[in-house]
Amino acid sequence: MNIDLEVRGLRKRYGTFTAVDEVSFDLAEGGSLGLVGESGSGKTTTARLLLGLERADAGTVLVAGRPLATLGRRDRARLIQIVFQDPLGSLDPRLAVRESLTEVLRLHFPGEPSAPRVAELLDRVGLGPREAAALPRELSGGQRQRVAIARALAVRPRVLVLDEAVAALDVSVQAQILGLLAEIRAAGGVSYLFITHDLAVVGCVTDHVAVMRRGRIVESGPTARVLTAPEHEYTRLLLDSVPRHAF
Ligand SMILES: Nc1ncnc2c1ncn2[C@@H]1O[C@H](COP(=O)(O)OP(=O)(O)OP(=O)(O)O)[C@@H](O)[C@H]1O
Repeated sequence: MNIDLEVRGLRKRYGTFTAVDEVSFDLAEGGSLGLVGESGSGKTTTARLLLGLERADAGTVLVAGRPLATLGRRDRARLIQIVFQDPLGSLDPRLAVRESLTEVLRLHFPGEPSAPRVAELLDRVGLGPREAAALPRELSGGQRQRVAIARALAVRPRVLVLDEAVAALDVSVQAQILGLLAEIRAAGGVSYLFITHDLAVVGCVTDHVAVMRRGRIVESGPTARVLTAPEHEYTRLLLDSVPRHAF
């Protein structure tokens, strides 16, 4: 089995506080791994370390076998991309959706015509010409998240990190976006690291899960096993805090 993302012994301290402590996990090629835990458990810090937005104090990260620490910004971006909870923060407010996608494609694939790929990307995330011409603020939250996903996929990354990517959406829109992400993964070529506090989301869209508490992974395994027969007390507590029917 090939590994898209291999994380070993990742550590990050802020002063004397250890936000991420000896975190290790594998994300299989084309797989979907959930990283769950309550607020403050270190999930976002882990994502920021993976994306190179923060510097780790220790540990290694390999994407498709390549050590991220040795790669420049552009090469890194070609391998791993992130979608945040609020896409308004990551989309240029002055650029219409079509321009926003064109900009990424020109940067990463300068010699290739961008128009056909923009059309293909919009189609892939279920958006049409009306949305293509719109500014981010003219779109709904779900539509904006579709744009953020299209933008991340534009570079054909191996790994897509979704940091609470559906948390701000209402439940029906959440289900649509999760369905879209499942379709995209089924089409092949990309794996997901799903960062969420929501175990129902994990149950829907991941095949493995790692549970974080106070910067450490306390339990990991196949999602079905962890959700139905948790071994760690903290996982049981997390499960007890959501309605059973949620997954
Ligand atoms: N730049 C920073 N300086 C100091 N402490 C930080 C910094 N960034 C994060 N922390 C601390 O690290 C811990 C982990 O934060 P992190 O954002 O990774 O948690 P999280 O699990 O993603 O929580 P949430 O779901 O609320 O975002 C928190 O206690 C936080 O206060």
